[in-house]
Amino acid sequence: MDRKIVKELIQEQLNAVAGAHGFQAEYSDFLPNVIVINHIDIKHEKLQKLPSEVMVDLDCAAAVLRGAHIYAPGVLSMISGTLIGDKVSIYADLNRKCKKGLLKIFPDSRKVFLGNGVVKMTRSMLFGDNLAPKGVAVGVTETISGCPSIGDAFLPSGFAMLQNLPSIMCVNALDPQKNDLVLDMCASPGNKTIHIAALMENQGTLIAIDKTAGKVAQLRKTCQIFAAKVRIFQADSSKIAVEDPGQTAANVDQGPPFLPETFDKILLDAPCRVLGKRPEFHNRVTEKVLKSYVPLQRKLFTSAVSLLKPKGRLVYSTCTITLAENEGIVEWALRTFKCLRLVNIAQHFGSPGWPGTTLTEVQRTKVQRFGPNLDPDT
Ligand SMILES: C[S@@+](CC[C@H](N)C(=O)[O-])C[C@H]1O[C@@H](n2cnc3c(N)ncnc32)[C@H](O)[C@@H]1O
Repeated sequence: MDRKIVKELIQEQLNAVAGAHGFQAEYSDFLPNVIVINHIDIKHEKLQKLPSEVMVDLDCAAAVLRGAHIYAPGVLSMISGTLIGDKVSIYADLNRKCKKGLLKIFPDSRKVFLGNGVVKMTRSMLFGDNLAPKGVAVGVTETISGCPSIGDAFLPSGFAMLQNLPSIMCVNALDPQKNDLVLDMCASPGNKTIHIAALMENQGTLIAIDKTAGKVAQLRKTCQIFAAKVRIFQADSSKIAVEDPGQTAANVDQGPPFLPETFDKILLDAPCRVLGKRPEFHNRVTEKVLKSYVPLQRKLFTSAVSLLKPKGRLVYSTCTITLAENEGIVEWALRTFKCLRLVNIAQHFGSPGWPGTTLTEVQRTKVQRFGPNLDPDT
């Protein structure tokens, strides 16, 4: 499908969900295959707070900030007499103190204003006895995050994919070429795999691996939808390199184990705790769980280094914000594998790496960090 048609279809969808604001689909000046949907820079104080309110629970609140409407189970309170079509302000119950079914303004100074919306269900539909209400209770029209409501069905299937800028940058940094032999070590659901296949113009050899059967099935589905030429295997990528020097390996096309120095390009989009990718009001992650990712990331990295050809390119990425899983891994890798060299990527949209490891200031400018952009000391 032509890029212009894809853009027009996206714009139609945006017009349908835009609410009070017009969102625009635009071509990117810097990224040739990308159509950009900019969020609207709504300053918190500029959104008008309305006299009527609904309180929502924290999961619902996080979804609202990602562009969702408010579904009935997430509503905690609605002022008595509110009618369908009334405009209301939406607040998150940060302290978890709002009683379900409250019928007046919730007097809590820590409730968080999320935006405004239009009521679609009344109190009696939401809080009546023995009800298990479903469906949209409040249609969200504007939020402090400025995100439109876009879901899986938003894009023409098989022709475009929702991706955030950091994900796009990972694959651009990998720079896969038509005739490369490329490995995507932690590939499911396959968003970056598809992007790699597109840049390779479905030529060369692209191997994509994930650890569990369910994830591999998801990966296969994505690749089928996009008709991407990818060899998919279920394996633990920390164990896919041939270790015994006497051991042989089958042809790469047959899957792991692979001989050392096999691949031109390797993407290690590592499993991580996913902190900072989405708005969250609460997180119950323990320190123990948080620390458990680094050993796995190191094992995967070790495998990647072994499989990379001399002068090959390895991109390491996560979708989390901790120092240990990002700059910490890069620092460890440079210390451990003397064959590695940190290189500059032509396109820089991220901010430099945080201080706090032994990475030098120059090295920190070679890695890219995407939001929160401030270094932790400021
Ligand atoms: C961050 S996600 C990958 C997202 C994917 N690259 C994309 O862009 O769609 C990490 C993936 O690593 C997989 N994974 C975790 N441990 C693994 C291992 N030891 N070997 C291979 N895959 C693993 C998980 O199942 C998960 O699908």
